[in-house]
Amino acid sequence: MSLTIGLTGGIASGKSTVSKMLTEMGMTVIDADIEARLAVEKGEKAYNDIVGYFGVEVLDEDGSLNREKLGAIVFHDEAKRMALNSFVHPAVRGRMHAKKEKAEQSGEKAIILDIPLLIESKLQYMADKILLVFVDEETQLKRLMQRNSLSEKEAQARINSQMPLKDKVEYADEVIDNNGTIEETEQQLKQILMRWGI
Ligand SMILES: CC(C)(COP(=O)(O)OP(=O)(O)OC[C@H]1O[C@@H](n2cnc3c(N)ncnc32)[C@H](O)[C@@H]1O)[C@@H](O)C(=O)NCCC(=O)NCCS
Ligand SMILES: Nc1ncnc2c1ncn2[C@@H]1O[C@H](COP(=O)(O)OP(=O)(O)OP(=O)(O)O)[C@@H](O)[C@H]1O
Repeated sequence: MSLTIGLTGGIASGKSTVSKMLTEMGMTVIDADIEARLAVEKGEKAYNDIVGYFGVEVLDEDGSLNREKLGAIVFHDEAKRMALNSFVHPAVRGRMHAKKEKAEQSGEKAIILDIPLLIESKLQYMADKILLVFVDEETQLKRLMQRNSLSEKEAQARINSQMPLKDKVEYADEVIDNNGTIEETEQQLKQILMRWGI
């Protein structure tokens, strides 16, 4: 039987950094952000729902979704973010379930579900173990501003749209402190996997 690990954290807390390590160890990672991008491709149901609700203003000239414009709206407006979530999340869950089943059938020892909003969306039932990638607020803000070239105000709005990381700790089976170096993070990851017998 496969062990399903729900990898979560907050925006720019280091989930992709950890999931890259897990991929390099040969594990299957199913990434909610990637599935969410596929779910809003032109012609998909979620795409049509988004255009119906937000209008053509959130599209580029070729008809594809302009993520920057949509982000600028939804990270400043909770009602609109909830509407977007209601269009996209069912499709993401469906896609992730299908991929997870396929990985289980092929006898994978561990399957990683990388889901930023795992706890906000109450998706704990999808995983056997929850692994939280934690950073303090100052580091999170600094890394997010740097990675996405965002102003402090924009970066803070994105952080505020999620449950504070410190409140997610109680839901986790294990926590990686990613305030330090990448090497320190990798060491913590290896120890956790060892404790889980992987
Ligand atoms: C708003 C959008 C267009 C912004 O796109 P952009 O390319 O700038 O960001 P990207 O998709 O790479 O997401 C980066 C991070 O933002 C955070 N984030 C994304 N969507 C949300 C949301 N609805 N609520 C809170 N945080 C979010 C996550 O931590 C995510 O890892 C896009 O994030 C989106 O369509 N979001 C809705 C779907 C969603 O919830 N995705 C998250 C995982 S299912
Ligand atoms: N231990 C670390 N030391 C220095 N920089 C780091 C460390 N961990 C991650 N980073 C950097 O911080 C940024 C955020 O990390 P990463 O992209 O892994 O986060 P994430 O949780 O996957 O973010 P998101 O869900 O928003 O895509 C990246 O630019 C990454 O290179």
